[in-house]
Amino acid sequence: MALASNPKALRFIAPKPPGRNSSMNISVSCLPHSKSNLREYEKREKEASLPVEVKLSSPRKDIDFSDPNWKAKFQDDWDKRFRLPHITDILDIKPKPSPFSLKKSRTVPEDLNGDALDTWNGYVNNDDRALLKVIKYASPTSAGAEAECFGPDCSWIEQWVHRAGPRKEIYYEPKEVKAAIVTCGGLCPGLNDVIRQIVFTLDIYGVKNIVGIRFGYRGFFEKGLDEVPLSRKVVENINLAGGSFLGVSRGGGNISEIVDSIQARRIDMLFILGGNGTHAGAQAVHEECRRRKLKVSIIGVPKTIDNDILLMDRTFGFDTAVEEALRAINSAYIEARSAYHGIGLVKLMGRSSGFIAMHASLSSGQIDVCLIPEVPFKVDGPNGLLEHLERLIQDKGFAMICIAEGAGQELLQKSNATDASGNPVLSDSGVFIQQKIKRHFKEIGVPADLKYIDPTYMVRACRANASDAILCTVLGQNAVHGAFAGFSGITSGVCNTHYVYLPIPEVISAPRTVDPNSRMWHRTLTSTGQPDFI
Ligand SMILES: Nc1ncnc2c1ncn2[C@@H]1O[C@H](COP(=O)(O)OP(=O)(O)OP(=O)(O)O)[C@@H](O)[C@H]1O
Ligand SMILES: O=P(O)(O)OC[C@H]1O[C@](O)(CO)[C@@H](O)[C@@H]1O
Ligand SMILES: [Mg+2]
Repeated sequence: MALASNPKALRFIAPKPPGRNSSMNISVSCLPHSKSNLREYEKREKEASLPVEVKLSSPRKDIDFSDPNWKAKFQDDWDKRFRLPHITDILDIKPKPSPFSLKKSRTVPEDLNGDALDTWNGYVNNDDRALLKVIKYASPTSAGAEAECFGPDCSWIEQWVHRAGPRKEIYYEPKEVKAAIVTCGGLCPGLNDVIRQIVFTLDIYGVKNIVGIRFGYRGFFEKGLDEVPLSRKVVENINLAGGSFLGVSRGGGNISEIVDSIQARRIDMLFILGGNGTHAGAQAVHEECRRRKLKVSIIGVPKTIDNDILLMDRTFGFDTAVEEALRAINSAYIEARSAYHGIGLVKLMGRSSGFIAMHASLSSGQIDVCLIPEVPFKVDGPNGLLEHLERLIQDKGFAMICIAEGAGQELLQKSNATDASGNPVLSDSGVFIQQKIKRHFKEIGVPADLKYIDPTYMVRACRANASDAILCTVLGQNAVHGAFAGFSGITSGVCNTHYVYLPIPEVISAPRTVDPNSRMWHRTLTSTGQPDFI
């Protein structure tokens, strides 16, 4: 059954972003641009701009804090949740020594064995862990504590996750392995860097049979999309360009068909690069492989320009996107600064997470107003955005706005349309704000020269910057180490600056969003100087 038509298929559903009042979700459908529609819009805006509820209670409602053993129980549960699925859970396979070594070119000294040999080769111990949370909040009222600490006393609990890297024992014979790579979802800077590093690392283990699956999951079932043979030589230069060497796609796919294809192609390791949707697919593929008792490792590499994957410091491509977005902001700034009553408006990607807009605003320092999906705002009336713009024009002669794609959706027309993957197709927040501003300044008789820049696809199509290229390198290498170590249904990420493996369900249980109570959002507000707009 095709995923798109299967209501029971594991569908990634975006929960409401934190900090948003439920009364914000208004489903009246109308265009805000005609006069009657404008009245309707104003009515909705009034309803939508109710004060945001501030909660200070601990979010851990599932824990019984009156139980004296609650901490031990939580940790036990945590260890089970974060245990990495392994092919030996379903198959009786004996490991063998890894051929991977840091000093491959040198002969191992005769007297080297045991721990000394592990050090020589550069292996990570299977019991190594990295700490996920490192702040001890003294009070639940402390900034950012709400989502982080436990119970009425705001306790800190150790939350360990598995360290990534090469293991001394492997579960596949490299010469017999067929490894495949697939890139799904939208583009993201760094896809080619990850593909390249996966190929390089497989090559170092001694894998010769490496293929690329073209155009996302589609490549598994669409006729005419043949596998692309990959080698060190083929991928040598692919990181010099943006995009995906293998092609990407959204939508389609049927888990059973994909696994049939994996079986038919005799794939032993599948590296799946993609975002939340892709990882939901990867988890379903992993589960189906288990059900069929296949010796296959399904390893994810989180790719999302929006940075919307849980638990990770950041995902690759995000840093590049922010850097690229700055070019648009700078241009808008120059336009706004040079015009009489200039207003620069830049729309950036972020369907449900405002990280790109927040970081670009913080980084540029030129933004007066940053609007993100997680923080509701009012456009008209007292304390509204337009009133603030009037003030900025009056006080400093120009204004700069950065808006995320998903911001203020509750004020816009809802289409209920979805893309091929089932993601909602949003109304254009940038055009909406652009028209509201133009109309307002015309109405009040104040000249305003608005310049609107939407650099969406320019930001996404470029090649990875230096820091993303390093992140891609590490994630790609670790993905291969994870597969040889026998794990499956895991993804490779960076938490607290350390590289780790995480079970897929833990990172896709919800999209990661900007916490309006976080210090980072507070810093953004400090930098822009914007009021609440409520
Ligand atoms: N719940 C799901 N179960 C199985 N497959 C899914 C699921 N959601 C999405 N997919 C598949 O994963 C692929 C990519 O999904 P999607 O277009 O949502 O991109 P994504 O991985 O979330 O990346 P991006 O960050 O670009 O949105 C598509 O081929 C889609 O059919
Ligand atoms: O035009 P496309 O390919 O659907 O991609 C746009 C989407 O990609 C994302 O950046 C990541 O999912 C979203 O924020 C955005 O809506
Ligand atoms: Mg997605």
